[in-house]
Amino acid sequence: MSGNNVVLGRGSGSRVGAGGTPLAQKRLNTSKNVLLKVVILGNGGVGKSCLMNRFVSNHFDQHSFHTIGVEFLNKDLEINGETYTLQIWDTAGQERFKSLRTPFYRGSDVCLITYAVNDQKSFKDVSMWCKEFLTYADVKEGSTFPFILVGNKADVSEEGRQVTQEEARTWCKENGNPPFIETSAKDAINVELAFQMAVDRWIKFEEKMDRHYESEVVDLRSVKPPQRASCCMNGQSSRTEE
Ligand SMILES: Nc1nc2c(ncn2[C@@H]2O[C@H](COP(=O)(O)OP(=O)(O)OP(=O)(O)O)[C@@H](O)[C@H]2O)c(=O)[nH]1
Repeated sequence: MSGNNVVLGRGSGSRVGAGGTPLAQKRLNTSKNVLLKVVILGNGGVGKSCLMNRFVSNHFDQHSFHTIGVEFLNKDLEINGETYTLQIWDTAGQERFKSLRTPFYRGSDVCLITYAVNDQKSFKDVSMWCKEFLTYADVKEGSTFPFILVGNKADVSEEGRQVTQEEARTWCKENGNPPFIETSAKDAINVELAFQMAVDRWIKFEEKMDRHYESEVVDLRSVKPPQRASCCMNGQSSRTEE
């Protein structure tokens, strides 16, 4: 698309929260909002820019241009009384723009991997996108990172469809069970729901991480201090008592 938020080479990807950042640290200073960096990946032409624009401004562009580098837009989403500010990063899917998009993966909180249901190749490349993301995003918990699988262009006729829901679900089962949803940016089907699922996935991921960290916390009060070591000075043994 020809958006107005083209960001190239400013390195802003690392300014916003890192994946797995504790919830308290994710809150914006001025409000109670939680800021989440959401990245949309997938082959060129699957409809990433259209998904972002449908979600942010409820607009669909039939003649959307290829994205160059990355673009981002913000949108607030309220879930269970909590407001989340989604900073949505739309990346260029075409191979020739790879070096322009990968620097922006760092600090992502959630990743939407997209394909078009009428484009078998875009579905085949889904695993490649996950791999590329994990390589460049430098996330700590790669195997549990919150991905969502999105099959866009669900409005196409049955004859035009090249990827079944069954195939997509099988892929999910074999790849860490990310949530899966089919959308249509064109007909405004399930677009908001896809972003809600992304936030929900992030919340569950955070809770899991918090439990993990809590179980690793050592109660220092219950640990007996070690005996101080003896040392030998000038040939005399000197021991400091506790
Ligand atoms: N039928 C249908 N067409 C769509 C849908 N979403 C996007 N398109 C069309 O698909 C084409 C590509 O859409 P984009 O949003 O530019 O695709 P992209 O994934 O951002 O492409 P890159 O920027 O090259 O990575 C455009 O002609 C859109 O009008 C959809 O839900 N249904």
